[in-house]
Amino acid sequence: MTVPNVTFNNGVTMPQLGYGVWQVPDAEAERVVKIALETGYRSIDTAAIYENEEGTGRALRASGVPREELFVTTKLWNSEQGYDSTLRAFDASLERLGLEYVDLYLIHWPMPSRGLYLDTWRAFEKLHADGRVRAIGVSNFTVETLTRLLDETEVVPVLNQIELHPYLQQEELRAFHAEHGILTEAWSPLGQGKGLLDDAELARLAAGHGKTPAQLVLRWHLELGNVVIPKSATPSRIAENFDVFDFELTDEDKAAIAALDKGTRFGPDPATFTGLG
Ligand SMILES: NC(=O)C1=CN([C@@H]2O[C@H](COP(=O)(O)OP(=O)(O)OC[C@H]3O[C@@H](n4cnc5c(N)ncnc54)[C@H](OP(=O)(O)O)[C@@H]3O)[C@@H](O)[C@H]2O)C=CC1
Repeated sequence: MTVPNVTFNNGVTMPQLGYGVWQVPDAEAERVVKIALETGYRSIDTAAIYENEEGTGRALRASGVPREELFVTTKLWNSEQGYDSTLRAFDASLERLGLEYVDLYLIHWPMPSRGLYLDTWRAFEKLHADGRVRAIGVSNFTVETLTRLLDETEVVPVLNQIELHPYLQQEELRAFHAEHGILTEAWSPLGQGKGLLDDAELARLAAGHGKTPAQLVLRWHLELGNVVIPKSATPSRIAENFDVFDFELTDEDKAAIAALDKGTRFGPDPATFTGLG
């Protein structure tokens, strides 16, 4: 199965479906990333704060998959924001991953109250100009923080990784991204697996395709144009989440899923989150 690519505003491409490793302990990361790579995933989403860059990197290096066929995302943690500290934190991430470059580097949270994200972004621009990252982007930015970034810095982020699933459809932010050539990447695309995947309406729609609610939700993301990075540490689910390219949503499915938007967040709200952890 070939996963379709999306193309960034700088011409770099990324698989639209990838694999996220939040909450996977470092000791387990090597095993699950290996399974994901064997399943066919080529895009892996980690972060400094996940404390599993080392295990992830070991799996990537041992896989035998040529580096240019892999797409590796990592993120700068909040406590490292600022120009010099960003450059140091990037070096540390690269060393833990054991890689020569990262495909996509993201500011994990804007932390507007700290007022550092513009300086941080200028360090990202330097890393990009120096060829140490192929693309730079952001995560958890709002229309307000993105507007300031666009107004006051040079490079337009290639994407914004935000919480997005049928209970939090993010219409306004998605429209803003589209207007500015920024792709939308969905974190917690399955709503962290709990309440969302038990939704009776999603179960009904999924059954109509002989698919699971998780597969239906992933298909919905892909058809909307979102980049999507579901996490699972369960081999059968890693495979299930990859098996989403043999069916299409009907107009009825799309209307029914649109009606599920309740503004429910499973993670923190970027407008108020101040975690330095
Ligand atoms: N930028 C940011 O601030 C954030 C980024 N992220 C990124 O997004 C990725 C995905 O988000 P995440 O929060 O992990 O949540 P997801 O929406 O991907 O859901 C993961 C949960 O769903 C379960 N699950 C996965 N597949 C299935 C399935 N087919 N059927 C039933 N249950 C399933 C998993 O269980 P199990 O593992 O037991 O199989 C796990 O508990 C993260 O790993 C991370 O890379 C996440 C949060 C914040």
